[in-house]
Amino acid sequence: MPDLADEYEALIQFMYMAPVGLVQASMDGEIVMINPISAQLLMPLSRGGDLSNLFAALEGVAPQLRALTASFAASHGMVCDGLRIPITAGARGLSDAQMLSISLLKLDETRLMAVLGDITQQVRRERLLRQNEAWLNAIFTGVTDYALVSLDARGCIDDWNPSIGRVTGFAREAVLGRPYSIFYPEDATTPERLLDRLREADANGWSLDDGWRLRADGSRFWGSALIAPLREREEPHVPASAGRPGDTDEPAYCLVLRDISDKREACEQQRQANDCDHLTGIANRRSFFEAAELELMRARQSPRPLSMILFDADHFKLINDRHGHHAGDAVLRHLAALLTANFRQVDVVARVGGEEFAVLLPSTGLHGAVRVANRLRQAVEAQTVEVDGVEIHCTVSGGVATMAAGLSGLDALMKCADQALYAAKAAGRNRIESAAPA
Ligand SMILES: Nc1nc2c(ncn2[C@@H]2O[C@H](COP(=O)(O)OP(=O)(O)OP(=O)(O)O)[C@@H](O)[C@H]2O)c(=O)[nH]1
Repeated sequence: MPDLADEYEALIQFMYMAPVGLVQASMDGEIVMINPISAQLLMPLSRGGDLSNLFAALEGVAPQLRALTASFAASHGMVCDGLRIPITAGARGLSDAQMLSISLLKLDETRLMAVLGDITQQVRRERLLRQNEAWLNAIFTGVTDYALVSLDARGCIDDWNPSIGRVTGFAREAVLGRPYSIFYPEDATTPERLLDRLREADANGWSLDDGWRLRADGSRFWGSALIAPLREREEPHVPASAGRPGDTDEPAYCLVLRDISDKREACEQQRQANDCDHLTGIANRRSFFEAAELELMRARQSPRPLSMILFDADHFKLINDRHGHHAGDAVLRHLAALLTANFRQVDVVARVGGEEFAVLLPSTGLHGAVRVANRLRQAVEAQTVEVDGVEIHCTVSGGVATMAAGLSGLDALMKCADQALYAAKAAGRNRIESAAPA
């Protein structure tokens, strides 16, 4: 067993080496033991370099310590814990003052232990953090046309701020925990599309889209939605269905929702000029293929069905011949309007040829696509178009194909849909045929 002298030596050694200031004193502050760090901290404070009494050394900066100790009635315990003492005035006041922390422990009726530390840097860091927080808070609550929302790894709303109420009219209880798609009209996004945007934000640093957004009262506004991953995450999240690695309730993304209704007209004009068919106003062949390539890439990255329907007006040459080209144009516009009304906003509807239309249906399998293709076919059949007082009746045929492992890409998918369309025409028109899955 080590004798008392050894233990005492070990204690002295510990005090000497400890990375904090340690002082042992009597109840009236007379210093019994002091380690080098304490001496370093206290020396500049004591008058004339006298380090015989702890309270006397700290008299100028913490005169309350003596009374605090004297009034501590318990036989032992913490007299003060982490008391912060500014020990220099600081050129700019407290913001750059040197700061000492002191804890006083009453060991028994006769002995005190003081733990001292220089916490100047820690205090500066804390102040900086608080400043940043205040600054972010000011942005968070001060901006008027932005709604800032933090999202978890699955795209569910993790935090609410009043700006959401201002821009969308939603209340806190209505948004917390809900996917951010609540700000989108029902058919303007899908659960897969919601995750696609998070994935794109992870890959590119941000993901931006403009389009119709939804207010709490059901009204729509034209908005932009920017999603950016939060930088402090240790690893990129793997936003996916529940249970995948990376899924946490921690904020993972920031969504900035903006009402840009006033800019819509200019944006729309540009978009129409670049991406839309001049006759019908729906997407043109080029923008269809662009959008389709993007959908195909998304479907490959996170496997999900992707279908295409090709529609072709039946005996359209006859309509032109009987009623004139301008009547044919009116029928094409009518078909485009029916297509837009019958498909979801996430579906890509385009005029890809003279009297040929294509629809790409993300997250939709063959059966679903055949069903909606028939719905459109029936809608066309049920209506007539009036041109110069003449009711023109028109029907369409459709070919449906679904992306499958055997298909190499978009061209192959389109070829399958085209073959099915040909079969529909051959089988008598005004019908939908589908290509057998590869
Ligand atoms: N009015 C109008 N007609 C167009 C336009 N583009 C193509 N067409 C016409 O669409 C007709 C297509 O004729 P066909 O390819 O023979 O096909 P169809 O008469 O519809 O017969 P099926 O497809 O076999 O049912 C042609 O007469 C084209 O001139 C357009 O922009 N406006």
